[in-house]
Amino acid sequence: MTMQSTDVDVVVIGAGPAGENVAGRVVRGGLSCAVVEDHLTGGECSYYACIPSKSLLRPMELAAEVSRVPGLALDGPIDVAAVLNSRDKAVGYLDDSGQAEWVTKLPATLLRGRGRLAGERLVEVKDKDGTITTLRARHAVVLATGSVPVVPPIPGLAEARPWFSRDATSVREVPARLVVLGGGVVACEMAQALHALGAAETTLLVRGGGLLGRTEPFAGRMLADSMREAGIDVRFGVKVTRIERAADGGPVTVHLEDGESIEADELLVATGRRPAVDDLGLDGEGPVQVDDSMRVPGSDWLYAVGDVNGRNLLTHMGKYQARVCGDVIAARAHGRPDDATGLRDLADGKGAPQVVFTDPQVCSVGRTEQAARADGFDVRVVEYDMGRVAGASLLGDGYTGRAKIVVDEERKVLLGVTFVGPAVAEMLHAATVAVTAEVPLDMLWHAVPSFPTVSEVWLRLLEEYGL
Ligand SMILES: Cc1cc2nc3c(=O)[nH]c(=O)nc-3n(C[C@H](O)[C@H](O)[C@H](O)COP(=O)(O)OP(=O)(O)OC[C@H]3O[C@@H](n4cnc5c(N)ncnc54)[C@H](O)[C@@H]3O)c2cc1C
Ligand SMILES: NC(=O)c1ccc[n+]([C@@H]2O[C@H](COP(=O)([O-])OP(=O)(O)OC[C@H]3O[C@@H](n4cnc5c(N)ncnc54)[C@H](O)[C@@H]3O)[C@@H](O)[C@H]2O)c1
Repeated sequence: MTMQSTDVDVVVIGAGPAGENVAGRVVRGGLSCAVVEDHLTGGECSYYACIPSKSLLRPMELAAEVSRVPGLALDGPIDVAAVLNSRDKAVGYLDDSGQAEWVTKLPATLLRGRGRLAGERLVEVKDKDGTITTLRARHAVVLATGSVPVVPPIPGLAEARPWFSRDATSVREVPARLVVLGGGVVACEMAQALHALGAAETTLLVRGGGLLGRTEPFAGRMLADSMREAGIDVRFGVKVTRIERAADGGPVTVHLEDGESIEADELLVATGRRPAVDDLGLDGEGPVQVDDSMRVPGSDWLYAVGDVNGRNLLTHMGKYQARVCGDVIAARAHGRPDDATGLRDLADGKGAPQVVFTDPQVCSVGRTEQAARADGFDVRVVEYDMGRVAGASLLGDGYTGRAKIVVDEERKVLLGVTFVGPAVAEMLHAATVAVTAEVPLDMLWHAVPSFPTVSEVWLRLLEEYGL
């Protein structure tokens, strides 16, 4: 085991979307940077999460759209092999050389191996041969190690060799019978994708009373209706007591508290994610707490961005935090003021924008009504049936969608917006601008949506509000 030691301005542990973006910003800020990655440069998002899941969902989405347009019909079922090939292409066949080259061309140093904190400003990197390199950071160490799936303590689960999200997004053979545990984003997206690709018997087991717990309740209800209509067995208030699978393979049996059991070919566990802090040299297992400059309180050198800080487990929010973090590290390193607006995370606390790529799509930004009331705002809400908008009716027969705004009555600005419906994802950014920039409603009134687009729902919402 040889030991080498290198000095560098900034060390980033983890080359997912968050870590890569910190590297990009600190180098742009005139600092040297080393990035440590022990698997694939590009992280979970590029190879196992956002990209493959959206690639698997796109055919289902388009098939649903086509079925709503009179005169159009799909010429046969979805070609599953072609979809899986296209997914493989989307993840670059798990070859990260392109992203690795992006890092090295910044220029930054890419070190392959497992990083851990070994002291103040010190990072030890152990490569696959056991060689240890010690990196000494002059200015900062940034943790960007992401998250890993939560494994619920259900008897027999580990022995039953369940699927987690990586298994679902990397699927090679779609199981005919699938049980999905969880009612969050991964469970809903992957249940719909795999059902459309051939998991004819798909059962979604949800312990609570609704789907997508952090969004407006009507969104989860509409999604559950759509899933059931497509033939997915959605069950609420379910407790799994035990799982069984023979050691030599065969079907998995999921036993429920009410005495029923369900047999399936695979069980997908999608019960949330926890920060990837195992063996990172930190005390504690929870998210790494940071201030709004992404720095760990009490330290002047340790930062954390992306899933590992638990703020919002979304790629775009991790990348945003990375931009703040990289820029603030550069400002501090050069002795420049570090309190400019761009050097603070002003977005996470307001409620991150999120698109759930199901059918219907669920798009939200800011606070839900419940969260806004809990935060003490004087709230008024308006809802609108998007099927009544001329642009929506032109998208296909029986367009079903719903929009909701949450208004801060004191300041007359939007606190939250939710759109649920087919093809609403691209409408979300207008809502993000309105919520983030706190555009007064009487100015929003002058943002005229084009006719005949679904965006006219903005006009209808404001009319319903009373403008
Ligand atoms: C199925 C699924 C679908 C998703 N879809 C979306 C979506 O559509 N849109 C969206 O915004 N978000 C989505 N997400 C969430 C998104 O994937 C994460 O928010 C995002 O990947 C977080 O980025 P990150 O850089 O913080 O961490 P990661 O992407 O997890 O990257 C962390 C990197 O650190 C490396 N690493 C960890 N520990 C060490 C160590 N000790 N030493 C060296 N390297 C280490 C890992 O190998 C990894 O490459 C999805 C998640 C899942 C599970
Ligand atoms: N399109 C997107 O933006 C997208 C897609 C996928 C994932 N993600 C991100 O990834 C993160 C992880 O997604 P996720 O779906 O795993 O987590 P989640 O937090 O969204 O949902 C977890 C679900 O599991 C349930 N659950 C938790 N423990 C359980 C237990 N012991 N038994 C039964 N059910 C249990 C919860 O009630 C909840 O329904 C999310 O925070 C999300 O932001 C985003």
